[in-house]
Amino acid sequence: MTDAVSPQPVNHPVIRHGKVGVLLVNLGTPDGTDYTSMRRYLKEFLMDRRVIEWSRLKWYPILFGIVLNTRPQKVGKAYEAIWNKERNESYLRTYTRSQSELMTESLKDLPNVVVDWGMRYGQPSIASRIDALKEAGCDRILLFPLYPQYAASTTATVNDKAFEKLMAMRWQPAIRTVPPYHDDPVYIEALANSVTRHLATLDWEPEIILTSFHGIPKSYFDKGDPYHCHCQKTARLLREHLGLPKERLMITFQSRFGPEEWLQPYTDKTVEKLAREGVKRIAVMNPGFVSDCLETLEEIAGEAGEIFHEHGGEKFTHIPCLNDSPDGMRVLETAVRRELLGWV
Ligand SMILES: C=CC1=C(C)c2cc3[nH]c(cc4nc(cc5[nH]c(cc1n2)c(C)c5CCC(=O)O)C(CCC(=O)O)=C4C)c(C)c3C=C
Ligand SMILES: [Fe+2]
Ligand SMILES: [Fe+2]
Repeated sequence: MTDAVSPQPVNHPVIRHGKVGVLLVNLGTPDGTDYTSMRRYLKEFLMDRRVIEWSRLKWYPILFGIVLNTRPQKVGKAYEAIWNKERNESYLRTYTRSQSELMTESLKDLPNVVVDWGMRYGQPSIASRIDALKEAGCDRILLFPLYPQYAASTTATVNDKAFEKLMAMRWQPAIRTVPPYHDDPVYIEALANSVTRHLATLDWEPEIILTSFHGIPKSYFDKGDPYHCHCQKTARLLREHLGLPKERLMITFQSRFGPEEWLQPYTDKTVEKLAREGVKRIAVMNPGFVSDCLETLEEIAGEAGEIFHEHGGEKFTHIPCLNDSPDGMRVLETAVRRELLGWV
């Protein structure tokens, strides 16, 4: 900085400024399905205090003694089954990159905006993308944790990681974070369209649609996490939009981890119960996942389908996530344009 009385210092570094960054951040993904890549990814993920809130004294012996010795092989096999072989990466990474590229196109009318993408765990890291945006001249960054429903273990940890990076920066960019959009009419409409379009491709009609959200331990809910309420509201608004009675659109929670009680009803147990009770045709969707990933492709489209058939169910279909579809992109773009107001 300089003015009339203090002349320009010699060799003052050139720092580009005046641009606005938009950083899309999803959960993360391993670089490969091999033991080392899986272990590195799971270690970073499961050491996060926002994910596992147990005391480190209790958790680390279990994590380093058992989980990181057994889970990488098991989960690596599951990733192999859903790996995007063409790009040699997981679909979560493929879709997140595509969302960033499509967002860049659709924000062309805002020439000062630079769009980028990163992952909370693994690569590309949030820190590396903040550096890249700063390098590109962004002194303001809109941080977009890609979760419609807020949870401390997802949204908050993305924000934490970005601010941790800022702690080490001399000239910090100004930061805004995108709030949850679980009840945004554009999101609800996109979900409803995805149901209608998918069901139109079938020659049968489901008796019940399950909206399956990723679970969290019940203790997190008891401590005040709004996640459960956000999921309930999304499911209710979707049901109302589709004009379905309560018994035809149910909410369940999947992906339990560890021995604690998680949010109920559980997806796998519900799918089994419905089949046992004589329900023959169901559709399952994952409104809480912006992109298809291990948890939707393997656990729902794969495992939940098997459970349903094993217990007497006849027709099972998985409704894909919004991914990088035009409707999905409209949801993300609406949130970005709303939160950029006053900056562009
Ligand atoms: C206590 C552990 C976990 C909590 C709490 C949790 C919350 C949570 N997770 C997502 C979204 C995703 N999770 C994914 C994978 C995954 N999740 C956990 C554990 C917890 N998640 C683990 C250990 C794993 C890895 C796989 C495994 O070992 O089982 C993924 C998929 C990533 C991919 O690459 O495909 C997503 C997405 C949400 C939304 C959430 C809370 C609301
Ligand atoms: Fe998870
Ligand atoms: Fe609730």
